[in-house]
Amino acid sequence: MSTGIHTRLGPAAIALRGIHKAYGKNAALAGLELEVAEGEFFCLLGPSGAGKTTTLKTVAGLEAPDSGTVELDGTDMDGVEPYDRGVAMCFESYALYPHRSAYDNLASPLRSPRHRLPAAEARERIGAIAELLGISGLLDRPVGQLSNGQRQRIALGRVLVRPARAFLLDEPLSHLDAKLRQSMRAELKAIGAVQHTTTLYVTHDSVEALALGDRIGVIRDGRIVQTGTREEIWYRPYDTEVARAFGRPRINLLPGTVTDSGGFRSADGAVELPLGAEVAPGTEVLVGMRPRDLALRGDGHELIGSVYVTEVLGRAVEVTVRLGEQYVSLVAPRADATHLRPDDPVRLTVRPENLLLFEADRPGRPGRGIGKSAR
Ligand SMILES: Nc1ncnc2c1ncn2[C@@H]1O[C@H](COP(=O)(O)OP(=O)(O)OP(=O)(O)O)[C@@H](O)[C@H]1O
Repeated sequence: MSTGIHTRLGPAAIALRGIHKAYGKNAALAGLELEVAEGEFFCLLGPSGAGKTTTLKTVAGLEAPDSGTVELDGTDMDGVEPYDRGVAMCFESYALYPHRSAYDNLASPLRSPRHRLPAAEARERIGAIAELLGISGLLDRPVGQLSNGQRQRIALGRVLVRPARAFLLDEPLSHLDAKLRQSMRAELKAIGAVQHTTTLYVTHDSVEALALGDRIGVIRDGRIVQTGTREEIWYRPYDTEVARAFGRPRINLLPGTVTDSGGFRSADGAVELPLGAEVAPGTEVLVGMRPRDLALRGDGHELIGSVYVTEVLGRAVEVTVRLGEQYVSLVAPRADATHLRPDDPVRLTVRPENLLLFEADRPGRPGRGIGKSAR
């Protein structure tokens, strides 16, 4: 990987090496390795219980790892108290002072001896952050009277208001309604402090991770499964589980085998495709096709099937197509799909470079990507 953002000369802003952390017999982190570059916005994505919050707490010093090291700017943080680490963390369950005004809550970090600012400067910073987070009109209100979404923005503002070596944000937009969440995503990256400060951002929402992350780390069972830019994660997912985690409708995965001539044949024989990768004949595989990479017209490999159902998604239509015993979904422009009715024959196309190939899934082990060099 060599895009500008992570070519760096100095040490990583945040580095976690071989972190193990168990609660009783339950391993929350199992050899976690993670590096976040200076100034980078890094999204940690994973399902509930994957170890995301534990990772942030470990960086902040609120949890001590059983083994492994945490380094900030190249310095080992072993024995360094949370307050002395210089990171600012925003929890999903935010701790605000309910009886004090939103302004007071935002101002409290600026009153600590280390971050004390002259009153006028503090007011200016708070005003600017409040404006960007859309909470300017709430500053006089006691926090206890605000909605969950408003409180969450105050909690986020409280983290962003003071200079920090890194921001650690734990699902900071989770309590906002869908529309506000979408606009806040854009706002968040426009905030100067965020642009200039290394940010480790936890989410279970893949759309959020793709929208925000300079890089994304996919975490599962206390380990990082894959780290990469959004393009790397999207076009070269490590395994079928990563592929399934990104994109709605979900990626289509057709089971089949590699033929003697090196092509793909689906289990029921209804779909045949040439393959770019060299895989031994007889190997059981899954071919992945993203719904937006399948088209009702255009160039590419052909797949012949019949319409099962269509569903309008705003300006696009999701079409589910039966290919032999399998079903695949595709997202097509409305103009291409409005005439389609159930059982109509259809011809689909997929461009060869958009086909993904995986080993077959096995119990407890999602199929790994094959032939990643194809793109
Ligand atoms: N204080 C604790 N005591 C006991 N078990 C814990 C504690 N904190 C976390 N765990 C366990 O460690 C595992 C990882 O938890 P963690 O909160 O880091 O996951 P997460 O990815 O942040 O999930 P979520 O999105 O639900 O917050 C889970 O199995 C969780 O139950």
